[in-house]
Amino acid sequence: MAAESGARAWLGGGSPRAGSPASSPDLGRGGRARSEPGPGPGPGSGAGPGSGPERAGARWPGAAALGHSFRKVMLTKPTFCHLCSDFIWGLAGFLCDACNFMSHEKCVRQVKTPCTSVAPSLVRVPVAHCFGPRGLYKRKFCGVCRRSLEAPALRCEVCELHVHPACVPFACSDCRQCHRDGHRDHDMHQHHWREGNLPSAARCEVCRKACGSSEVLSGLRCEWCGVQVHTACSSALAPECTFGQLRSLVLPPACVRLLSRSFSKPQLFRISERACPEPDAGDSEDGGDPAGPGREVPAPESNKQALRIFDGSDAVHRNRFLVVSVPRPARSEEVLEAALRAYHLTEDPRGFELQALPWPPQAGCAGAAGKAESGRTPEEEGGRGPRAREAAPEAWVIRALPRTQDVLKIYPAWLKVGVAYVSIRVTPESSARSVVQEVLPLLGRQAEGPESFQLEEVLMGSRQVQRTVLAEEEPVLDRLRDIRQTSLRQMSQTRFYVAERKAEVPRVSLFVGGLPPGLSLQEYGSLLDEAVATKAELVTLSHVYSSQGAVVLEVACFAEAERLYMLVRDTAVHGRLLTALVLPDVLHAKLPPDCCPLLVFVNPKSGGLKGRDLLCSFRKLLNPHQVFELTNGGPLPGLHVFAQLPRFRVLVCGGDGTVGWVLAALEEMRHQLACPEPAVAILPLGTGNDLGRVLRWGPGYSGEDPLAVLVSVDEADAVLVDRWTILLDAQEADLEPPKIVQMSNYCGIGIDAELSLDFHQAREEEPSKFTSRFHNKGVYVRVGLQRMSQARGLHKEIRLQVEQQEVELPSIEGLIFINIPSWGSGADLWGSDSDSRFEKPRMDDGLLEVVGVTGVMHMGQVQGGLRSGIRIAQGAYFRVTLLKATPVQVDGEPWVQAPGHMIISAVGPKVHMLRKAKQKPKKAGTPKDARAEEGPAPEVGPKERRR
Ligand SMILES: CCCCC/C=C\C/C=C\C/C=C\C/C=C\CCCC(=O)O[C@@H](CO)COC(=O)CCCCCCCCCCCCCCCCC
Ligand SMILES: Nc1ncnc2c1ncn2[C@@H]1O[C@H](COP(=O)(O)OP(=O)(O)OP(=O)(O)O)[C@@H](O)[C@H]1O
Repeated sequence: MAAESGARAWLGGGSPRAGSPASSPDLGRGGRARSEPGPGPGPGSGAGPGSGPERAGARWPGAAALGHSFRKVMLTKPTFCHLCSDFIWGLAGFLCDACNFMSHEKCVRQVKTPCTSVAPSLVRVPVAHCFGPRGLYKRKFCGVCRRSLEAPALRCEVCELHVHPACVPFACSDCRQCHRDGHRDHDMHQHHWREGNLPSAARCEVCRKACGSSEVLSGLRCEWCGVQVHTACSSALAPECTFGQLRSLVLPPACVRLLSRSFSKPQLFRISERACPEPDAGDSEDGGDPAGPGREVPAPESNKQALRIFDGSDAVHRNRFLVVSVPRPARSEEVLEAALRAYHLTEDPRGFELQALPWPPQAGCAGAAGKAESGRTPEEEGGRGPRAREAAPEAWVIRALPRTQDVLKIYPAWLKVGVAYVSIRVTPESSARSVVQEVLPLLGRQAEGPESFQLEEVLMGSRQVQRTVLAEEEPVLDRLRDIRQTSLRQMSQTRFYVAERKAEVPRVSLFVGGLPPGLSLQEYGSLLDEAVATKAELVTLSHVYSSQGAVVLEVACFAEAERLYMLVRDTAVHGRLLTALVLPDVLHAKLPPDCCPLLVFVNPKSGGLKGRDLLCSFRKLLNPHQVFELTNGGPLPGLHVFAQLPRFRVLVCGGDGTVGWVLAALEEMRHQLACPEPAVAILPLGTGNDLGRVLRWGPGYSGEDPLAVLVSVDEADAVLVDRWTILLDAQEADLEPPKIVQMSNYCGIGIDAELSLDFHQAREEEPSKFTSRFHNKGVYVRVGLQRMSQARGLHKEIRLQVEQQEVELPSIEGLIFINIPSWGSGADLWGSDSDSRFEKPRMDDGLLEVVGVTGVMHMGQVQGGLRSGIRIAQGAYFRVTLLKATPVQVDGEPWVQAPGHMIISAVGPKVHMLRKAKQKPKKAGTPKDARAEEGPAPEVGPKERRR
């Protein structure tokens, strides 16, 4: 028995350490012959990126410690080194047969990147990826086969892993760990390295020299802090990651707990199906193989033959194979080696064999598998090995030869730092219990007794990590044989943990939205019971948000949570489809003192439709658990998740309507928030973006670097903005309570609301046409021109009281109450002329300004800066009487208001907004100069700089 303490893993944390036990399994043997590369972009195709190497025969014996099997190749095309990213001058390079790592001779000794064949064994904490839809990623490279991504490829929505669809099954489950899940929870946070695809201008943090490349997959970048280094330099950095520039904004993974079983990653991160579709047949979901039926087998060159290679029974059953091209004739060993390499298996080929499969399969794949599993060798099957076959492409299945004993690595699940394991020999007598008994003394835990521990099998698939507890009597050798029989790749992605046998109490928080508002806890309980048959003994209604028509269910059983989640999303109540979201718990007590995390809301429907890309960028830059899509349940799920945090900030990505939506939700939730007044920043995605403009966030987002946006949010200053309450009391609706809406920008009655209404109706009818801010403004102009000659005489249809005093209205078509100096996308309705009748307007003075417009022509003039509105009044309390049904808009959201009263007053508290700090002046100015430039709103206090 050999007990080896393992090393820190490279993938998923820590620095690469060649030669350590964890990174030096018995792989990457030398002395093998090489077959020609197979076709297609799959990892089995063998050739290095852009190299087109010819066989040179010589083999480099080093770097086997990292699983590579390097050999010297002749270069026929310009080729770059994957270690130093420089051009390889001369005719020879060193290429790893399994992962396509290409290197200079001088660099090959310094290679620290492990081969994909051993990468799964180096993952610190297995975390599945979350692949989005196929997309074109120009000048990016596959993280598995290292080749360029010319055709549509996949990218993880949470980390920067890019892969060919065919390479997905070979990707490690080494995504960012964004929450605690009760399995391997760490408090110390380490860098999470991702290799390659760095911008070409990237500079190494250690040596300050260029470390990015657009030619090859090289260099490393930490997925959390963004630090970029040469692979060779990475060991000079401390393993601990402090989240870099965004450290005060990131919600630390140690503060988030989410127990999940088979919820998928997109479900856990609330990524819509459209953004993260189910893998299609060609995407080779886990357990499948990268090629499959329907894939053309290219005609081999005359001196080569193409073979279909299946990895175990599962591949045969699913009829999924890889095509490998070998010389004609080829020796059996040559074919076997090429087949193993195609599946990234660099173990000793003597432990494997190829079994012939009848091709094409006659009676279904399962039948074909049954035949192949007869245990006979290809020679016995047809009397001839691969060498002799010459007809149509042949099919072979790779099998592991039976083993009478095996060496098994057992990882202690409780270790918080690094990947460490002990290796033990398992024989036909070994059971899960005997393995636990054997490893405990090696790990110093024998005193606790084997009954406190269990053996867990973890399948580290790239899309899902599956955990299974082995039964105590389970014969371990049989289990290993079964896994290999199913798939050899699956075996290389399977890890065994000895774990404390703690009764994990399942607890899943399920948010259910879209329910009728205004019900009691009991009423929501009965309604859900009726709609989805909730099991009372497993489900508790932990929170009721009656006014929003939403509840949070606490479910004490994973299967029940999964059932409810699926069912709720398929259920309509009162004709409205319900929303279901899995929500994490935020462990507020673990929030570091210098951290004030950002809660991000994105409205993908706003103005220029830039929200989808931003969602993706923010999920990568921050913790995806802090990013919420507003079309998926509104602001409430995010506010519920952050409710216990003692401090946080909010970023609203959307237009004025969206900002108002979030501010209203914040106001409603205020008493349930541990941080009742979080400051709110704006990323202006809308059409008008008036509040965003006055708070210096700009007229509209047009693709600026999302990292720079977040840095600006972190550096912004808090200011106060008045918040107005509008009570709408319709005369006809005597029995209904008055409606209340909140306002921070403006409230328009008459013509501007009418244009707004026309615009929104047009957008509802054909949302696909409203794809740019410019187009949207064009629609305002079109609807404006259509109403150019409209003259209903609004002043005759309404009455206005300011502070209880009747005010006579001039002849107008629109009456507008303004709180900020921007309306209709940046127009200044009040104007800058001083006026002895009124105070100078401010957005925090508790006063609103009232102006009139005479029609569309007048509004156009205001837009053109040629005129301002007709100044009518300034005050803090207004009463408007509508004699007829009239269009009304609040912060750009319009409706037709029935005749009755509108009371506008500042009953609520002011809101804390974040105003973008002014760009630092080019020339050094004095602090006094800088203060003189400040706008009208007072700062709440200089925001503490956290960095
Ligand atoms: C002189 C003829 C001018 C014809 C112009 C026709 C129509 C548009 C005129 C004015 C539109 C003004 C206001 C918008 C209306 C309602 C919105 C009110 C609520 C609100 O502000 O909502 C915002 C929330 O974010 C969203 O609103 C917008 O984004 C509005 C965008 C409006 C863009 C209109 C651009 C029009 C440019 C016209 C410039 C004409 C200048 C020349 C004038 C010469 C006159 C002789
Ligand atoms: N309070 C709200 N409640 C529900 N949905 C809203 C609310 N406000 C906005 N929306 C939705 O978001 C969409 C986009 O609104 P938003 O105001 O963000 O963008 P916009 O109208 O393009 O920009 P702007 O308001 O700056 O002109 C609206 O069409 C609406 O579907």
